[in-house]
Amino acid sequence: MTDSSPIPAAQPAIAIESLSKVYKGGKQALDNVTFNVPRGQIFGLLGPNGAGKSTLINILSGMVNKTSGTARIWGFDIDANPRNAKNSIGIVPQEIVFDPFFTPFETLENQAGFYGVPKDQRKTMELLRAVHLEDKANAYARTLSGGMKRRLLVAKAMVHSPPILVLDEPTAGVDIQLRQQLWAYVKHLNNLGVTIVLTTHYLEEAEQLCDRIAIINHGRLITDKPTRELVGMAQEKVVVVTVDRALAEVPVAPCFEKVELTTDRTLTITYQKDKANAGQVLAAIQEKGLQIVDVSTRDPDLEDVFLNLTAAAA
Ligand SMILES: Nc1ncnc2c1ncn2[C@@H]1O[C@H](COP(=O)(O)OP(=O)(O)OP(=O)(O)O)[C@@H](O)[C@H]1O
Repeated sequence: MTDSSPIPAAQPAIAIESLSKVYKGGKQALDNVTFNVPRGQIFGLLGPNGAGKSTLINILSGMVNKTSGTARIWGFDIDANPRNAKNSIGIVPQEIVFDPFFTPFETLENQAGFYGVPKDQRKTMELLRAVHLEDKANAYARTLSGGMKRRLLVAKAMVHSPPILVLDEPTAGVDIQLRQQLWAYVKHLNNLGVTIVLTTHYLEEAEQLCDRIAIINHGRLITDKPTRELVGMAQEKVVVVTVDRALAEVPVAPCFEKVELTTDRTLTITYQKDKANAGQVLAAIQEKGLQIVDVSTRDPDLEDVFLNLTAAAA
């Protein structure tokens, strides 16, 4: 699979340049978007509802025509070489669509036939085992649970052994245990060399899974960085302080960015980590004659960065 690569290892798995999409009726869903998905990574494509993520994925899968710009998948231009581009990518769509009268086994066999995978090279049972659906191989698709259907979609996207797997909101509505199973399989594929692109609303998941994250908002790319660097951009830290008496009013100090009275004795204080530290915040409270009885801090996470960046670009 990944060995049949037509491109040198240093080249990106997906290269998107100046990609724009204006739908009939005038809605601009993508506006001059440029980024690369490095080979071998787990890449997160994030953005609020309506940001343009599905539009981008649908352009890659050939379901939506772009208005302008270029996209190359595994080195193949989607206009000049659409067949090879399509064969290089497996897409797990957001919507669950199956013929309810086919069994999981038949669903995968049909898909393999669609991609022209010779019978002796098919790995239907191996894929069903990998997504924990071996015992459902001959059940009708309509009898599968939502989580099982999602896992079947992942297997279906892998029948032609593409070097790139794209998952569009794969865990929406899937319970936590199944989500973990799904991610374990995705990580396994990534360890085998498959490049993964995923969109998700679960920022915690993206933070844990992705090597790199791009955020789009209103059709524009607002950031594209290694996950660690992105999380490091968060400037705000939070200290939650419980004091010894009920507070009638919210105390203020120059080092507090924001203060909330969460209960009558608990303050949630936000400060900028480049301008103050937790010691200064606590000292400012004590200077007001308050005794501190409990303290906890929270490190900024991807959600803080995401909210800041998307709010700034709104
Ligand atoms: N076929 C279409 N015709 C017209 N407008 C569309 C069409 N499909 C999507 N849009 C609009 O384009 C914008 C981007 O939609 P898109 O589905 O790509 O966003 P998204 O980031 O995937 O959102 P979500 O997370 O809700 O799926 C939205 O404003 C949407 O209403």
